[in-house]
Amino acid sequence: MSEPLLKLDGLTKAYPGVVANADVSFEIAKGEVHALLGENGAGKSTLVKTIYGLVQPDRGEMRMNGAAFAPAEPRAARAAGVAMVFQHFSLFDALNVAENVALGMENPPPLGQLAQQIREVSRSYGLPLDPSRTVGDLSAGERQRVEIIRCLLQEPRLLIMDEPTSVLTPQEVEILFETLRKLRAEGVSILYISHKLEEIRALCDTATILRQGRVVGKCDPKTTAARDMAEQMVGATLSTPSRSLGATGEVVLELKGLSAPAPRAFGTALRDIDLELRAGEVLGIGGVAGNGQDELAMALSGEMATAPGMIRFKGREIGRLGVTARRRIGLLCAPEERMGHAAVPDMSLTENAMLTAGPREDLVRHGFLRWGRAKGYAEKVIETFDVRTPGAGTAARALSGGNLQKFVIGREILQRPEILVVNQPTWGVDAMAAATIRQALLDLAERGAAVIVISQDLDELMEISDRFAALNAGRLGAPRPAEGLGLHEIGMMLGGAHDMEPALGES
Ligand SMILES: Nc1ncnc2c1ncn2[C@@H]1O[C@H](COP(=O)(O)OP(=O)(O)OP(=O)(O)O)[C@@H](O)[C@H]1O
Repeated sequence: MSEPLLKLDGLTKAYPGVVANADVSFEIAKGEVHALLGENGAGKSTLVKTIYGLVQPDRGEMRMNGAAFAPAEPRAARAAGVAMVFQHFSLFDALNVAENVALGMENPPPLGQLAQQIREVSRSYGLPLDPSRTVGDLSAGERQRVEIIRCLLQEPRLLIMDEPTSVLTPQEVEILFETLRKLRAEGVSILYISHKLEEIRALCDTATILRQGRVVGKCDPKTTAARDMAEQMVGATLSTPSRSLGATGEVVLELKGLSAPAPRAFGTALRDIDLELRAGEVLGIGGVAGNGQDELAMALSGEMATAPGMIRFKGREIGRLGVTARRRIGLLCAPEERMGHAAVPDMSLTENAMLTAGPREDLVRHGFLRWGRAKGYAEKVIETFDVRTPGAGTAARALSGGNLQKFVIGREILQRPEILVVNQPTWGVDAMAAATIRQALLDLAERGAAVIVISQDLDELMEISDRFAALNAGRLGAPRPAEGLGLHEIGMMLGGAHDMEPALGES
């Protein structure tokens, strides 16, 4: 066997109250796509940050091509041939593609020359991208290509990708996979983190499974069933969400001609949205990212005011009602971006509980904050949603992505909303926790709440929605019953073929 590209030996990293990586050892061969699997908080991000020089291990060592490798910072990791595409892109909207790529390079060539190099890489790796386009106008998939091309210009030997497909359409996933296969054929190794096990099976050559910071298994994803992998990750058996279809009740939310200009540069305007939502129903809203999902959520949450007559809650006009007032009457929202929008990173979970649960959980009385109650509420969310953290006093930023997501969604669900709007509710959440969140949303609807689930994940939407509608360029198509909806029809709806809906037949 040839020498591995990267050998990890006994890597250990502890944070206060938790050992994120415990004696992790495995090898990444040259030219292989190696999956790193594990439930939320298993230690995947900590491990790849160690390889990329962002985290220093307490113990253990790494060898790259046989030589000692201990990057003290990302620059050193990059110099050794490691590149990383993060889950959250760090791009400037107002600059063009070439300018953004230049900003991330140690020694960028003149812009004209760089644009030419971008065109070449873009062509040879099948990643369509025009270097002169403004980044703010790009789709999430195109933004990711900017990051990937920036990495490829470094000619990496190891490319690390952290959940790269969560923002991509199925077509974009295919394009990305073709590129990754081409890189593999050229001998580049890829370390790939994802919770989407079917994608891992389609792409990866081998997988290392982490549980509570330790390596608990290895497998060949091509010959291992997704369910088996998921069960190895959690060390338990999984259940699929179930629901009894209840009759839906009165109309609780009515949107009439809801229109609003884009709230920010490069945002999407909402255009003439009509909708009736009934108590007890789950409405799934799909669409390619950037088609008005955030704006619709903001119009509903009250972060964006709308003209009179466009939004009614149980018959009452609420277009000008602010966030807190809407929360008080039972209209709750959990936005997509957990760090910074749904939760304040430097605040503890107790403080974060105070931020949104104040009005409904009686956490503020006569102007005084009731910290004991807030802590109790945060602990209830932690326990009910199995949020892995040392305690409610922990800062939000110290939680793994998936665990913070469980906290953010749980915090809203336990407030017994009348209407709950969630945007990407299981983003970055492992299979077991995703099933728990979906089940909790279904239970909420069964108890009579109306739930709007905005998501990029069509499987998720089909699994839990009563009706499905698509957002396209700020317009919402007419909702259709989710049951029996075929992929072709969904594709048409996502593409904005609104006037074709009658032709597809109403059921
Ligand atoms: N900066 C930090 N301070 C304190 N604890 C941390 C820090 N970073 C990570 N942790 C803890 O280390 C553990 C491993 O987290 P890590 O982010 O590596 O998990 P993960 O497998 O990437 O999870 P996810 O799939 O949810 O992103 C978690 O318990 C997390 O709370």
